[in-house]
Amino acid sequence: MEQLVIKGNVRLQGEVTISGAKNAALAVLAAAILADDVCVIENLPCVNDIKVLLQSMEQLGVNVDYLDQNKIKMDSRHIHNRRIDYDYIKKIRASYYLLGALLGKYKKAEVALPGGCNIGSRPIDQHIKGFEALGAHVEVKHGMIVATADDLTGANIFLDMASVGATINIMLAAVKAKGTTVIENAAKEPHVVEVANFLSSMGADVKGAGTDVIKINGVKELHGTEYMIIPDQIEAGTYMIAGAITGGDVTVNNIIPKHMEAVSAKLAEMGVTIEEYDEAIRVIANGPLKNIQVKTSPYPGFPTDMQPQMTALLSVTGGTSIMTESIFESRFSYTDELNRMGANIKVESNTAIVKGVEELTGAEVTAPDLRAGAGIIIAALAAKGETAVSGVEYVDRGYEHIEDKLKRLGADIFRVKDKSDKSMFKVV
Ligand SMILES: CC(=O)N[C@H]1[C@@H](OP(=O)(O)OP(=O)(O)OC[C@H]2O[C@@H](n3ccc(=O)[nH]c3=O)[C@H](O)[C@@H]2O)O[C@H](CO)[C@@H](O)[C@@H]1O
Ligand SMILES: C=C(OP(=O)(O)O)C(=O)O
Repeated sequence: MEQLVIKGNVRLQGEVTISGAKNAALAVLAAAILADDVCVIENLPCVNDIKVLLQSMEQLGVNVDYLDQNKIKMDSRHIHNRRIDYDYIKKIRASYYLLGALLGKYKKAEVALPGGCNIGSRPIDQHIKGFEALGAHVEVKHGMIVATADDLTGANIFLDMASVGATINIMLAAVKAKGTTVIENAAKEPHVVEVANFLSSMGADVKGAGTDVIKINGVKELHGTEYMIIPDQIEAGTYMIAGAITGGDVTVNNIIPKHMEAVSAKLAEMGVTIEEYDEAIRVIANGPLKNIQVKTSPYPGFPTDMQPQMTALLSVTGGTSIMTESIFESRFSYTDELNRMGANIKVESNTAIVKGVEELTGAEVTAPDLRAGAGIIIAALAAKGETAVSGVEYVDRGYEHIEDKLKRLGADIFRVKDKSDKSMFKVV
């Protein structure tokens, strides 16, 4: 078991380059199955979710050739298998995109029910509703989702909620269906737009992505393409908050500032200086910050995937702040860990009441999921003394070389390879 050991209370300063967006890349990789030729995909983040998805795609018969650690060539012309077992995908959520892609291309898919972060019940009824509307027969048996169709035909689908996963999955299943599909109450997240752009670059006819109505005219064939993944707005937001909590001066490079608006606006409201450039944001924090209220909501609202990181910052901000989670029902389990570090956070239903404390202190803590892990690391960067963070495997799902990037900003952080290395570590 690995741990990240962080000696906090160090001001972060400098520049950090943001990697490709994990959640966009996962969907794009699955979408590439639909091509009848080779696809080259660049700016893939070097994170475990991507490795796991690619390994499971190799089981299908996809040929994956790494051109470098962030660039692959994918050949999906010789897929011989339509089934993905649980062992391959129990750690990731995005495996559900293989359902839409295989169904869209072969009219048959068998994929184990997805894993992913344990942040509440995560049904996929809207995905299934969409596949059925297109004419598929879907059954869940022995932990597998089995979807089959004689033919897929375009349909009008109104989503009960603006689900990112369902919107993308229905796009994947519909892109080669006969006729026109209209998805209403579609999710508007940047990775939905990204998948639409990627599909269009393969010859698909998708309009309206980024609005709440997406229209897809089915096409017969999709060709290969070369594509560059957009930057990860959640990774960017994580480093922006790491800068803010340490009273630092951090420039986050290789980003799309528009995607950061909800995070930038909240930081500015707290009194952090935000300088926006074409492809970068500089975050400067000096002096005390103001307490605020935050509510997570679908894009362009404040992202649920930034909720733990922001709560960590609020935990050392004067006054009482309120964080309301409106997407997932149990995304506050990490607050117990922050409280072990001296925070004063009380959770009532979907709201965290965060009374800012003077300082946090290092402790042994465990990340219960990916973004919670990021929130705990942010708290540790500000805490006095050393914090040892377990559950690093969650963090590695979604952050490329996190300790190297933080080290370059001046953080005192290192990875302990196994328990015996703990002799190096002493809580002070
Ligand atoms: C791999 C990936 O991209 N994961 C992201 C994706 O997850 P994911 O695709 O799972 O999230 P959704 O947008 O689908 O979920 C939003 C809400 O809708 C509910 N729901 C969703 C589908 C469904 O069929 N039925 C249903 O009830 C969910 O339980 C949740 O309450 O979007 C979330 C919301 O931005 C992010 O936190 C995740 O990081
Ligand atoms: C919750 C996340 O991932 P997943 O949906 O794959 O669990 C995330 O990326 O923050």
